[in-house]
Amino acid sequence: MMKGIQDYYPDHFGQCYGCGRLNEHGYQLKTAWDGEETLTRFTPSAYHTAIPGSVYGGLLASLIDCHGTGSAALALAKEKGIQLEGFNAPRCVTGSLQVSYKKPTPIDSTLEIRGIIKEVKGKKVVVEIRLLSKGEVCVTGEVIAIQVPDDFGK
Ligand SMILES: CCCCCCCCCCCCCCCC(=O)SCCNC(=O)CCNC(=O)[C@H](O)C(C)(C)COP(=O)(O)OP(=O)(O)OC[C@H]1O[C@@H](n2cnc3c(N)ncnc32)[C@H](O)[C@@H]1OP(=O)(O)O
Repeated sequence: MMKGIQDYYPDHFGQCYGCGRLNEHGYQLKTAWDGEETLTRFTPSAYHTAIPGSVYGGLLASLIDCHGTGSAALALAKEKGIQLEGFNAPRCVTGSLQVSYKKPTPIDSTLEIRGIIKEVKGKKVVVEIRLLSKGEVCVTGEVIAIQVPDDFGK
């Protein structure tokens, strides 16, 4: 499995259902650069369905959510010249999440979720997302992610 920004969050930020490396019941998404874009992959199971043959929309929204915050963390690290090592990644939470379902998402294929960084302004990052199945864009979205301090949630 590829290494993602999520591998550089400390343990107390590692429990996220979508991307926490320590949540054994979660998706454990890994978000990494793929050229100028960010990329993660997720393989749905048959039980992730809503319409027969298609992936449940709420799951798709959560994939966009977590890939968005991970992408924002990557963008902030790049902006600030942070070399990722140990547990030094910037961490972001979702301020807003917008999702648009363009067509049913085939369930029998690994999904590709791609992010484009639209804006980095202080602690705010805007990420545009495309979710593809079998090479076709099925869902688009936008995440506004906000950087939080180390003691956030404590
Ligand atoms: C121990 C547990 C830890 C848990 C955390 C760990 C975090 C790392 C681990 C990975 C985890 C992954 C996470 C997955 C995705 C979730 O599921 S995260 C969970 C869902 N999200 C939340 O619960 C967030 C709740 N909201 C908040 O805590 C606060 O409102 C926020 C979002 C941190 C922002 O508060 P703030 O720092 O006071 O922001 P503020 O200075 O007012 O605004 C800064 C900028 O952001 C913009 N902004 C602020 N809020 C919003 C908003 N809601 N919508 C749009 N723009 C906004 C402002 O307009 C401003 O923009 P500019 O004027 O500079 O252009």
